Amino acid sequence: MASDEEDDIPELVPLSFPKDDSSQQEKEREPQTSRNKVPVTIITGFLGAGKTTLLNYILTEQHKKRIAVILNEFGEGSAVEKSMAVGQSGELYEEWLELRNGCLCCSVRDAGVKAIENLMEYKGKFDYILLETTGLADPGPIASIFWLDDGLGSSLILDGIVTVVDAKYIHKQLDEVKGDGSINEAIRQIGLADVIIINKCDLINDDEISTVIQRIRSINSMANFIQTIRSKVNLDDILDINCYTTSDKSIGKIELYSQSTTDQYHIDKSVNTVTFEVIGSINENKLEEWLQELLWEKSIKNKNGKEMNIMRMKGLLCIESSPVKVILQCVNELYELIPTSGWEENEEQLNRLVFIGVNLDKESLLTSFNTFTKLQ
Ligand SMILES: Nc1nc2c(ncn2[C@@H]2O[C@H](COP(=O)(O)OP(=O)(O)OP(=O)(O)O)[C@@H](O)[C@H]2O)c(=O)[nH]1
Repeated sequence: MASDEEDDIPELVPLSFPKDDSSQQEKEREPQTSRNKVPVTIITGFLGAGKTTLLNYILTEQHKKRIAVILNEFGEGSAVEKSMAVGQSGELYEEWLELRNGCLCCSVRDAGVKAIENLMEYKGKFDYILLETTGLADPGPIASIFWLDDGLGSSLILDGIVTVVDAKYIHKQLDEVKGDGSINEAIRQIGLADVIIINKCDLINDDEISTVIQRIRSINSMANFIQTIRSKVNLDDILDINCYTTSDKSIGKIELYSQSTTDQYHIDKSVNTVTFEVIGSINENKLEEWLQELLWEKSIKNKNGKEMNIMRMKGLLCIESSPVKVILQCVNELYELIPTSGWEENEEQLNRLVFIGVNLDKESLLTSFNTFTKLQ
């Protein structure tokens, strides 16, 4: 299906897996272009935030897409996934898929894959997938499905994670302390978001909205923020945003973020965003070693000697052996390096990275990265 138009699209390099998963490590994906894949948007957000309201809004809006939906709901007694595709003319094509093995949000990866595989039997009937998680889901393992599963990975592409936030109750949700000391779901959903919809803005005043945004930005300063009532968004802001490929556009938008303005919220919170920019080029092998130490071995500690746990990382990299810019995409322990467009003639060759995770400190990340940066 190659056409002249597609010739300049870069190929994906093989995906990297943690070392202890040798069977996965051996797998290599066929080089693919993103244009022939069906994009998937994950819609997440805490209980009652407005996910279904958003979904209904999207499905009834005018757009040129035939959208298939996977809803994950805990039914009474059995978990049921409902899939439907809505045509532009409004006709509803509905198919019920009942999963024997629970729902996607329980990290039951096979059940999730099965649901999507079932849906792919209707390939051709839709050109976009929306996947709504339950309010208690961690979107990380769901996002990984599209990277880890060879079959699905070749026909689907993760477009973005959209997190809907209940503006009125978000402080309470972020404050919830988990018994086992782990990061609560509301924080994880925000940490992994590419777009954050601050919904229910009718229920709080402007000052309160600013406080909500400031607090959420202190966790994730990489995402785009949208304020809504009843989840009414401009669809161009949440669909086809291309956050997991050569999204060199979105990398370019990463602002170097100053933690000091929002430090007040880190007294009891440990998830935050760190960004830095380093001029010069890097050695690819050293980069891989660094990524593996950081993501898999977790041997790069923060200044207090604590383990740094990356949830999401993106980067624009200048690799000495590559004539073009390389985009780094990472969710939890999985990462991908994707060659993209060349450097402009007068463009400064640099590395710009953004990290969202637990116990991150800029100094430790920057120091470890700088050990293999070469100034031009
Ligand atoms: N006042 C107000 N209510 C809203 C808004 N958006 C959604 N709601 C209401 O909030 C409730 C929860 O909305 P849903 O869309 O079902 O939320 P959800 O995230 O899908 O909920 P769960 O699936 O239970 O996690 C519903 O009663 C909605 O009508 C809003 O912007 N303002």
